[in-house]
Amino acid sequence: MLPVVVVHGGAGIVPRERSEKSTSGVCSAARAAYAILQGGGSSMDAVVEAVIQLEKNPTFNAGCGSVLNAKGDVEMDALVMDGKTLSSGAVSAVRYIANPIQLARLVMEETSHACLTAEGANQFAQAMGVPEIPQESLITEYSRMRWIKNLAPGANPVESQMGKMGTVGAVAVDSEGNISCATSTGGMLNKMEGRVGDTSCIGSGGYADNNLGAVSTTGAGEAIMKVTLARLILFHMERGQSVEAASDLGLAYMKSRVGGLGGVVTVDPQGHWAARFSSLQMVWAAAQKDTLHYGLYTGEHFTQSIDDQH
Ligand SMILES: NC(=O)C[C@H](N)C(=O)O
Repeated sequence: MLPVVVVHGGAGIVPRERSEKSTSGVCSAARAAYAILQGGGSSMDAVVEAVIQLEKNPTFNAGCGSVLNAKGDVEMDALVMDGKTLSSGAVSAVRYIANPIQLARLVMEETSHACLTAEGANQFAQAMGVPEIPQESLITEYSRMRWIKNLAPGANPVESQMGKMGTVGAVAVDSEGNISCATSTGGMLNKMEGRVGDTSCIGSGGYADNNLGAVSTTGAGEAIMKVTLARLILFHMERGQSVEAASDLGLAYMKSRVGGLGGVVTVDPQGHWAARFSSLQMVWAAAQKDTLHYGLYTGEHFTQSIDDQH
């Protein structure tokens, strides 16, 4: 069953014209992460590699392609967690960098803190030699178009966001049984400047514990934070539920208790995995035993050999 990696590209509704690019994006991220695991690499290296690929891909709401805040700027959140030590690192409302997930990892490895925000996160990036890039290189025509659309009187950015989310994340178990998670996002469309979402909050945007498993989440951030979705799912697994049942229980509770929709990828220490969502769609891919699994709609589950690129 080991190693295994599961990747998501956000819960919501993927517009038809973007579904192919979204699916191929998560599939190639899962392949790249799986190659690391097969080469004996760590689950942390694998999840970070998967997320870097998706941050670079303008199809997703993370890194390049991030949604814009109310002022038309990009502010990004990211989180990593190491299930062996329970160490975590996060950044929130960070600007002008290509790969917030790498900075989150540096927070975990190079500081005694769990999260750095806004200017402080950017100062840390500079100190670590992470190149600063112009904001324009993170903004796509699509994200600017959606920002403008949601500035119009009567627009409902929260509703519109439920349409197209696109946060990215990954969970993995390596051959040594070490478990990690990583999640990265541009956040919610037209959010207030300085808004920090679930993605950078340990227990909400993700959680990893070698004893229990790992979860990376996507969806309505404020709802996810209310129920600490990632840790809630692991709590159900702690009580004996399967990865699938625990994920569904967590998502159903979030929907009934606070009216939030979302999606998750989940693994347990044995390598069982699940990709579950309460939104209409969530693009996901998993790699295990040389097989690539992927899907977009509820109940959809395609498989192919990991070496088959088509
Ligand atoms: N697209 C998402 O998943 C949004 C993210 N959870 C946030 O609220 O920032």
